[in-house]
Amino acid sequence: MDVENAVLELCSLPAQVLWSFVCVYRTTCRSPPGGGSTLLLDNEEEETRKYAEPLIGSDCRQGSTSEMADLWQNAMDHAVALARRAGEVVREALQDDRKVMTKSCSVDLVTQTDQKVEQLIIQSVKEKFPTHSFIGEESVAAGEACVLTDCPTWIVDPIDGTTNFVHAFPFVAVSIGFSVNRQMEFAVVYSCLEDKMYTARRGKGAFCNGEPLQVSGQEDIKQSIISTEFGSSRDPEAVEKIFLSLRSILCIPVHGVRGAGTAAINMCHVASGCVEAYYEVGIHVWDVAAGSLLVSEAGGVLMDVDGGAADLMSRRIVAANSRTIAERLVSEIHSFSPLRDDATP
Ligand SMILES: O=P([O-])([O-])O[C@@H]1[C@H](O)[C@H](O)[C@@H](O)[C@H](O)[C@H]1O
Ligand SMILES: [Mg+2]
Repeated sequence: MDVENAVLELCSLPAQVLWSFVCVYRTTCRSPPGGGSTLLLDNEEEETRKYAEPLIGSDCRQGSTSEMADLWQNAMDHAVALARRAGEVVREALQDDRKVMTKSCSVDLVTQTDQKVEQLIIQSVKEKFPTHSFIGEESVAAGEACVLTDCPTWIVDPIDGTTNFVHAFPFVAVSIGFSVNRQMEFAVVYSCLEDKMYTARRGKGAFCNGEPLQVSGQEDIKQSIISTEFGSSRDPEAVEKIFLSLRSILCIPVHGVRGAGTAAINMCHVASGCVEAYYEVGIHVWDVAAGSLLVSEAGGVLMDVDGGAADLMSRRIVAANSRTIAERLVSEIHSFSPLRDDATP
């Protein structure tokens, strides 16, 4: 049994026993075999220092059960390095012609770069964390199951904002969420063209390029900016609901409605405080997994578009600075229910 799965099963042991385990884990897993760097990407050590330091609290050497959570720091450091490498691939690809293919419909786009970046991420994670599971946008498009279990799971959108990427519209993100026991543990969203690295760790806050993020304190929706997207469904009933919602929200009236063309960056905007809330029906788990942790760690709330608990597999999300704004928004949304991501085929 690998060490991380063992840890999950050892949760009931006393803290001192766990602490000994953590020490063994750190010695065996932080250094690649032979002290070499084959499992590290270029600059990974540097990335580790830059982004991990603000995220590791001063209590991380207490040997308590909270120490367990730091076992995932190694995975998070790798995610940051991978996202940066993926961003380079995206930027290079923007210099060339991009061959565009379609998936579920003529406006659901994919390119070879989406596929290449997803492979790069998944292969590297498999090499370093062979027991971990994956949900990747392009792997699911190729027929893999989209099931979230209790296992440590990497939820990857290699290019969030593929339509933007195709048109060189300058908001494109690599989104990596990591969940354990179906709870988001860390999040990395790299806005490649802005060179902004958004990171969050459960219980340790959200950051952009190492600077702490905080949602907006605005509680009056009439003084707010709301972001949303039209998505890629052109089903007449869905389009009708999308426009009814937009009309109601615009006429509250709000200060403005925006949309970056990527769910992940829209959620980073909520976490950063420049947008009060984002909502969408039709997104997928890989679009919002990482963003959801960034929003909650920046002090925001997540909700279903009908006001219930957020469910990352439901393809519906409200991410807001506060419960007040989220509930006000919910009262204006004309909801509908696309087929869930984890629906059995
Ligand atoms: O296809 P993709 O570019 O990864 O992701 C899409 C983007 O996040 C878009 O903003 C949102 O409206 C869609 O619902 C997503 O599917
Ligand atoms: Mg996406």
